Amino acid sequence: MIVYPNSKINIGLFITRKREDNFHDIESCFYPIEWKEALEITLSDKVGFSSSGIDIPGNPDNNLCLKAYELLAQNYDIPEVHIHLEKMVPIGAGLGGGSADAAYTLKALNELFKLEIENSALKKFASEIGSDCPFFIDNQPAIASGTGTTLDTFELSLSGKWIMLINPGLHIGTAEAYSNVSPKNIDFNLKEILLSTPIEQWKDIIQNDFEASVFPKYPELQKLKSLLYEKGAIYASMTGSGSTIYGIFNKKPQNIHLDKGNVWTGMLK
Ligand SMILES: C[C@@](CO)(OP(=O)(O)O)[C@H](O)COP(=O)(O)OP(=O)(O)OC[C@H]1O[C@@H](n2ccc(N)nc2=O)[C@H](O)[C@@H]1O
Ligand SMILES: Nc1ncnc2c1ncn2[C@@H]1O[C@H](COP(=O)(O)OP(=O)(O)O)[C@@H](O)[C@H]1O
Repeated sequence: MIVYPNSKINIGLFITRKREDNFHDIESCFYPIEWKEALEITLSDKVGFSSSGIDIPGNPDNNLCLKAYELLAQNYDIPEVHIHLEKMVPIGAGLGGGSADAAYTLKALNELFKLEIENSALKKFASEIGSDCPFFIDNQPAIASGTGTTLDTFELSLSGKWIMLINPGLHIGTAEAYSNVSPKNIDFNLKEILLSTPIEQWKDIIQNDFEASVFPKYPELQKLKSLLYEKGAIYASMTGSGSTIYGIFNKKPQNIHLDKGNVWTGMLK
């Protein structure tokens, strides 16, 4: 079976509290995008993982796809498989690529072995793998709260708008990024603002709290955000803990050439 894990952007990311367990409470809109990779699961005589495309740092035995397999194997009697990932989405980029791989592994195994696990239970398994992971089970625009695993799916349609993502090739670790922010409570409702405010006004209201600590350390990221506005973006932001910067456009933006890194342009659905 072949599946195509996509990625996400965060539209607004407010870090509201440091918790006793050292994680942080957030309020953010997760929106799926079509920057995808390919994941193949085949029956095998032993459990294994391989990958091609972008190099994944660390030991392949610790890949999130295997973590997802092992979690299901502890709870269901499933055969052994080999998982091959063609890695296309940048890593440590704020796009949730690894989380999507794990969530799609759970969904594919559920389908392949007719386990009939409901999405609510799949999301519980996913939350044991990572905070971004449950979102990719339903893969619908949602307001994420708590540590990012409480999801309120809602009808935000940016369909027909264009998006350009610039990944400058910097790997920003999520844990380190969280350790550099000062949490601040918010006194507004992100969902209401997104639904009631024209997107052209979002830039004055909707921010990503990681930018305040990440931009001073990597000034080139602030420059990329300004560049997207110069090219006609109606809203631009860093996604997640970085380092990818995106712009949303009313029409197809002109391509940007970078000496280093990746640019991806597509339509929002
Ligand atoms: C920042 C966000 C925003 O969507 O995404 P990315 O930038 O990674 O894509 C997420 O909160 C990242 O989720 P994810 O990448 O799954 O993180 P996890 O593996 O669960 O956690 C990695 C580490 O980040 C910190 N962490 C994560 C989530 C959270 N709500 N509070 C935290 O403090 C913890 O130190 C944790 O050990
Ligand atoms: N399938 C995978 N794809 C990407 N990264 C993975 C995968 N499995 C494990 N990892 C590890 O997860 C880390 C990337 O996680 P993170 O910084 O949260 O990235 P992202 O911004 O894509 O969510 C890397 O250190 C990488 O070694």
